[in-house]
Amino acid sequence: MPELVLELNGRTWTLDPSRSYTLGRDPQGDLVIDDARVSWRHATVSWAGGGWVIEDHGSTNGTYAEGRRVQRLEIGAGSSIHLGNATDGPRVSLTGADAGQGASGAAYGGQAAPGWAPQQQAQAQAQQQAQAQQQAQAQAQQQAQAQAQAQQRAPGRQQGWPQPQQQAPQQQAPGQGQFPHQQDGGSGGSGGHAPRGHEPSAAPGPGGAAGAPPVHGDRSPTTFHQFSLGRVMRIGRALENELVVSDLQVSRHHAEFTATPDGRYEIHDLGSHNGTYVNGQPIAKSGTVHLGPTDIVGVGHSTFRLVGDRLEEFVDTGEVSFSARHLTVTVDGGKQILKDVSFGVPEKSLVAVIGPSGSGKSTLLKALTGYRPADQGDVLYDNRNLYKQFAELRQRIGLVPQDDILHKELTVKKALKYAARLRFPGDTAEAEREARIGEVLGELKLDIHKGKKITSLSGGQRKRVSVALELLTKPSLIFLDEPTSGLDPGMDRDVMQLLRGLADDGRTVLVVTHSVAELAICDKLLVMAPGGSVAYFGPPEEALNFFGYTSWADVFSAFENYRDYDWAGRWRGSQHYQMYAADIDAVAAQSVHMPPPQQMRPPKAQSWAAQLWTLIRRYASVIASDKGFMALLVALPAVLGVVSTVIPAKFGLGPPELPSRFNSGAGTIMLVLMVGMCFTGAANSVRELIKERVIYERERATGLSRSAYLMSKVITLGVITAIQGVIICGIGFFPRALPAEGLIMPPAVEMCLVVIALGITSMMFGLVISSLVKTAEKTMPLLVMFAIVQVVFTGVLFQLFDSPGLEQFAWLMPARWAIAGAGTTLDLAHLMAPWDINNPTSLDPLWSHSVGQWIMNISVLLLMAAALGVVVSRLLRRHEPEVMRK
Ligand SMILES: Nc1ncnc2c1ncn2[C@@H]1O[C@H](COP(=O)(O)OP(=O)(O)OP(=O)(O)O)[C@@H](O)[C@H]1O
Repeated sequence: MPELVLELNGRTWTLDPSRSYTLGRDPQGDLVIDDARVSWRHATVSWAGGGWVIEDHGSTNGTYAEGRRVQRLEIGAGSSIHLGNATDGPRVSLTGADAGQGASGAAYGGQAAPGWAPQQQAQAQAQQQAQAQQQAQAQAQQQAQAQAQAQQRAPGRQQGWPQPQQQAPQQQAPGQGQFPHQQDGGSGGSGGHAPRGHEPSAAPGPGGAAGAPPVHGDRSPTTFHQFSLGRVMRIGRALENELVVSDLQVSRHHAEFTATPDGRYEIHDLGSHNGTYVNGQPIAKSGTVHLGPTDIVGVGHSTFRLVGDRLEEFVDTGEVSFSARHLTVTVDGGKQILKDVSFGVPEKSLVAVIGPSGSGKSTLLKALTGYRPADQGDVLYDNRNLYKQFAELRQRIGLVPQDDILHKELTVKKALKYAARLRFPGDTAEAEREARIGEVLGELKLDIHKGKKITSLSGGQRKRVSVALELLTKPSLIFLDEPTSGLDPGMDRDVMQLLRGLADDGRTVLVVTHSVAELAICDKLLVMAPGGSVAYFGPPEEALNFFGYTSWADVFSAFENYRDYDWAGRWRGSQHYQMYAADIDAVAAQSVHMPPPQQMRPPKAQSWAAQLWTLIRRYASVIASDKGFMALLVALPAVLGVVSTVIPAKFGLGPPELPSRFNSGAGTIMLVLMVGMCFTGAANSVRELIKERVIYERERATGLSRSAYLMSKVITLGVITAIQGVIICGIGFFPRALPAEGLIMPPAVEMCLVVIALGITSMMFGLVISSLVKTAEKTMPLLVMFAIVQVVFTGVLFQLFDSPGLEQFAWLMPARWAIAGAGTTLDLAHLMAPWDINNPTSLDPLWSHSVGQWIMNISVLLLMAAALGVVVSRLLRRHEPEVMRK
């Protein structure tokens, strides 16, 4: 067997073909590389039967051979690999007399076939594009210069720079309207000031004027795979596949490419968890689609394209450009809350979005992430239309909402563990998920905190954990909504530096923020004006000068004081616009035609049952981690049970003994127990949905099933409520005499079942409240109202039957049916004195001592619970991203 000698940092290893070697920062790995650019488990070197192969494990910063990023590459004596950076990343050199035959040449597809036409074409195209881009930039500069000259010639131009407190912003372009503060006339006052001392940088930043991204198809493929007729090539995560994709988003056996004997190609999905996509559209689970020469197949982070009889693989390593064109959002009533927003950034960019309250920052974020797609315009992800290819591309987007998306009661590690379970395909092994969690914890420097409860972390660290969660699935685009709100300046800087690092590591990061202290760390700044339009887009260091103020407070005051001013017009007439946005704006606005909803939804990475099981376990962990809350869950029914025992009732719940003819105390005891159960059941659930609304919204967007989520609540809370029912009944019934016999079962069991059914119905009502309210504070008054209303309509305090209107209204009250359920067992109609002493046979029909009535009473309770479940499910829709609402 051939051996390979590997050299790294002056040390050598003789590799044994019978095993594989892991390279990375993980101290448990075989070759430990202590360099921050190297991922935890970066790559593996192994003998693949015909030669040695290095395989990248989806590392953040990549594995490079001869300056190119590679995913999987045959290596041999003389090969040299860089990790983490193409030029100065740690270098792995290989030597060895018997090294694999397939070394060097063939490995670098394009180089092995230098005359290969498609790649030449691609390169030529890329060159043409670059030339076109240069021309566009030159034009923009000429325009800018012409404009500056025009401004200098403009009449009434003053040299003086206005005092920020007194002046409204300068008009930069001639021919634009008057300044907002000039309504009283005097055009010679201050109109038409040319900006001073803030000439935009002559050349736009990387990526061109509008951050024009390279066309996805012009990237060099990561690998090539040769096809022969009649061959089937299986793609998947498992090593036995012909085409191994080391990506946890990919199933072990994901899909198959087939070259049919008649020369056609097709892709067949193998029931993958995260789906197989052709041109961004999901193909049916286990479905087959014929492939044309222009079709692009998406599997996890990889895309494949057929060129002749070769299959080119492109791995999305995160370095993607991103742009928005003419985004416009119109709400009911025709009002535009986002107006024609265009901007673009190249790969590895950090973009900040600021603006006064109500300027549409959140609306923009929703439009960019597809949570609430714009009504007009495009969002381009590496030149692919996000809205059209949403189902596939949404998996590459990470969103960190303002509120934490983790259960704070859990430890960092546990919270990430459950998140990974929900987000990764059902066939990922625990060890694979653990490895990815370890990688992310290491990257965000959270290793030392992994055993701590999230509640015990500082605000900045908590935000890191939320970011870590989103990084699990390796998104290329990360959006953050006010990540530094509520943080002190030091933490603000920490978080912004973290985002800078994420962008530098090869992601595009867009952050909406209220904090202006750390804007300089960003590559680009987007300033939104009141009304939802762009007031500025460009380098942050030029922004204040652009507005003509010395502080952001002044700029925001100007926004406030001159709300009706044409900020968008001012921006469009500026040199900065020409430099940084005109190119993107030049393309006409498009109406958004979203694919049908079923093609937009993310696939469920896990089966419904697996999601349900994970959610139940997570919920149980959250409850178990709060000992005080658990004690309260037991104490509440116990106290209510004990309270019921102090009610004086000579005959308990049993029949009276002569000379007494009635036992009215039984009704009072049942009233207290039932209302206690109502309160307990509803209290269990009333905060449950509101407190994790943000988590739900985010998880739903990543494929969580609404019914699995709701069922996890119903089952967990249902079990808790049932136990509480047993406690309340056990304590309440213990000291009381009971009837000798029940209708079907022992009377205590019969009544306890009714109490539990009432508890579950009340719990469902609590969930309705929880899904209805906007803030957790509103739940308490509604809970109290619910319990008091139940007291009134039990039928124990006054006569409800034969009272038209009142009787029917009481049918809606769970406590009415619950008292009736226990009443049938106790024969409460005869136990309590008749309401009308002159008409003693007029008894409550729901209390009639019969098996049929007992079954009906408990059935109505359970039907009510089911109906409330449907209501909760409908209400939950309101808190979901628009595309998820069925
Ligand atoms: N569905 C809607 N229907 C009508 N108006 C809406 C809707 N959603 C948002 N708006 C309005 O659009 C404007 C922009 O809202 P948005 O939440 O995007 O602003 P923002 O800049 O994020 O504000 P803040 O900084 O306060 O979060 C606001 O005036 C808001 O009232």
